Amino acid sequence: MEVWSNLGSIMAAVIFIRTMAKEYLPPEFYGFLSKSLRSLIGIVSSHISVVIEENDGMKVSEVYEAVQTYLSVRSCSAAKRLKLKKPQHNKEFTFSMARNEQIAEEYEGIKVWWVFHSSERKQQIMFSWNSTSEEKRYYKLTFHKKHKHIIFDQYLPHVMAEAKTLEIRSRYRKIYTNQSNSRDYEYRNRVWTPVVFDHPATFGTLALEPELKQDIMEDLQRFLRGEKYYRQVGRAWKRGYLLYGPPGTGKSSMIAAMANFLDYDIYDLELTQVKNNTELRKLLFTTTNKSIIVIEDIDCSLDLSDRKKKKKPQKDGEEDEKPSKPGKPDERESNEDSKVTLSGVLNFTDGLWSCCGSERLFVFTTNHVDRLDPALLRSGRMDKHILLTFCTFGAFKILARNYLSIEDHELFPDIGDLTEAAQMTPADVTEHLMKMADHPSRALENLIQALREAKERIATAALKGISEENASATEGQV
Ligand SMILES: Nc1ncnc2c1ncn2[C@@H]1O[C@H](COP(=O)(O)OP(=O)(O)OP(=O)(O)O)[C@@H](O)[C@H]1O
Ligand SMILES: [Mg+2]
Repeated sequence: MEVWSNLGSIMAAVIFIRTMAKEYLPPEFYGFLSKSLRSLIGIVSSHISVVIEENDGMKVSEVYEAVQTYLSVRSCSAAKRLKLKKPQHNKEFTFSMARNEQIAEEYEGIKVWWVFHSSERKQQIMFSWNSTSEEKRYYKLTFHKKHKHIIFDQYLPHVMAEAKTLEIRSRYRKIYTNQSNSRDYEYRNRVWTPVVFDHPATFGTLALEPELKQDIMEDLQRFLRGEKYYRQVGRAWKRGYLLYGPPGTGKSSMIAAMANFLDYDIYDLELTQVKNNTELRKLLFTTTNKSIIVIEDIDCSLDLSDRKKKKKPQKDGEEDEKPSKPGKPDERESNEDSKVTLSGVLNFTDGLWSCCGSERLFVFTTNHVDRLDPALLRSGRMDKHILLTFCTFGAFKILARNYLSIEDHELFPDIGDLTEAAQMTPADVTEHLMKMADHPSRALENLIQALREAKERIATAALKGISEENASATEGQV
């Protein structure tokens, strides 16, 4: 035991000398001293160190994040200097080690040391006098050489497993967006910015025909259990859903319900903010497993005809041609710099890169399914097409239970007679129910009135349509 504590003191002394030297010595002397100390430790020590860096190429290393979570609990009792944080996506305070802080712990009688390092690196911006600084952060794990196998085969998997348990216990689910230029250092270099996802929609609150709801839930459950099956049949473990239907029929609510049901994070991809197909691929690559990748209003954010266009020959590395912009006018403007093409999105959902993670759902929504390219709709990309439509009587009963806390009422049959012909969206129905939530009878009367008016409007429009048709037919004959 004494040997360990001596070694711990030596390491602490070395860290202290290095910190002081960095503060007070000129950089060239510090570099030399640091190198010498490192090789000296290497010679006398029978220990090895493993470095776990924060950045793993394009994304934050999963191991780094796991180590951070794992040590956050231990640092609370073992470290002398701590950083206290309450991240947005966590339910509780978290602790992390301050710079150069060390924690020792024993695993199966083996002693290991963790040290947290961080250093700032200046980066010159091309063609500018300015420079940006980037922080390089890493954990260093030190242990005796003879325990190498136990550390790699047992201890590190134990760290990963424990971190996962801790994370599930402490975190809120997250929704990521690719829209923000975050000022928070933690997210500055990341392509996705997370915020807490706390949407209350569940399959219980969704107003859908019970059979459709059951079918979707079973499909999701099959997907959850499907890891072995997907591997066996040679498919990436992912599934695509297309939710289509008029505005206000519950497409976005269904995505929230799916995330709550599966306990997945959501990546809300704003396609108009993506510069080109390369960036799209990068975004895909940096999503985590167990997530839903959402593109809402896909027909508005992308030119869906580019596959049919004759392509210009391209030079190596050149992006696809710029699409013309359909969709809503405001989106056209923001899409000005975007060179994402349909083929980019097709590859995103079912190309070779789409299998770089697993347990992912792709969910696209649209109000106009007829505008989508068949290639986007085929199985393997959008495996399940779900039409969300006007409020049926079955769906109404769910809304009445949720909004008015009633299972039945004498006015229900009247509503049942009107729902189909009135073609009212669940969003409109909920508006009527919410206004009079304390008086269910009045809420239902108001709803019946609104349903009658909607039915009449539809009937009048239909009559107008027929008479216009007849008029043009007569004009044709003349
Ligand atoms: N099927 C439904 N079940 C329960 N609530 C619903 C349903 N459809 C709509 N709503 C309610 O109406 C509102 C709008 O629904 P939502 O945003 O999910 O519609 P949407 O289909 O995504 O519309 P859009 O096409 O305009 O994006 C929500 O606040 C939700 O509470
Ligand atoms: Mg929506």
